[in-house]
Amino acid sequence: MTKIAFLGPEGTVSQESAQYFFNNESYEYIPYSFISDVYNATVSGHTDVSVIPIENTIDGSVKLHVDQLVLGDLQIQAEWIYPSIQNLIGFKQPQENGLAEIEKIISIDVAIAQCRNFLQAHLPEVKFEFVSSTAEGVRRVRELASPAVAAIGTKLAAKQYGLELLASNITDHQNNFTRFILVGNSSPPLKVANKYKTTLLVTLPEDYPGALHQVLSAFAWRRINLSKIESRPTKLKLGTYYFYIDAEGSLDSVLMPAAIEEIEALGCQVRILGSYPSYNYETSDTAHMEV
Ligand SMILES: O=C(O)C(=O)C[C@]1(C(=O)O)C=C[C@@H](O)C=C1
Repeated sequence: MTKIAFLGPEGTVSQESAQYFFNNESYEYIPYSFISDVYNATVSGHTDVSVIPIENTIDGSVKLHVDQLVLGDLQIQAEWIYPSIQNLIGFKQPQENGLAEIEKIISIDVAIAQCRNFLQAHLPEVKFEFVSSTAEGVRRVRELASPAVAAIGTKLAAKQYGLELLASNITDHQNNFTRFILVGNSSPPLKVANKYKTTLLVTLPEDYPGALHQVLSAFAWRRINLSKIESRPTKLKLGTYYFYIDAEGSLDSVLMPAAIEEIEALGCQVRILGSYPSYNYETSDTAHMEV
């Protein structure tokens, strides 16, 4: 049995997305309250792998989670892209008032940010309470047992906590996707993917004009596509950065190790954060989200 740590409680987008791709009796899902706990569950051996949301279409990279990956030792074992479809969830409202009774929304900051236009249009005066996940907001609303509070979360969570969907699919952008990664010391058995990626952390030598240009050339002339490049501070000295690079292709290919060797020969430090399958969501397939 493979134990998978995810941001809980039951019904988060993390869980919904992981179960969509890894729906198998041999996986046991274990909830944790914070992403740092999700990560550390695998570091300490309580779980085999952990699910980490790493990037969102609207907000970009989740910097804290990227840093967690860089500071720790766990390797990326897989990634997947999944739509974050948020809903307004709570107790049944009086028909005549619409949503006017709602005074407070409880959710994670990321989900509230994804529904800003809806909230401005329908609940301009509402107050916010921030919690550690969408499902935690839904759980809190259930606990408070008041029609004056509502949560933003998944249909899975509404079902889990026996609450009403007051408004469905309230996300501002229809192409609101989150990229998740599975991290661990080893890979559980995974499906074959259409695409493989390798994530590298490259630190340039100091005072080397054109170093980044040469790093990029090592990929370019081998026709290795880079799907992401981002600089993050090393946190060791002001003005020093490493580059977080997602390259398309596996470390098992001939070209990838050759590109890495070339980059190292330039005097760069290269750390491999993982070489893994990349799964994509079929956009037509939302049936599993219906309740
Ligand atoms: O709160 C959740 O449901 C999560 O799985 C976390 C998380 C995130 O932090 O990025 C994941 C995707 C959603 O878009 C919103 C929140």
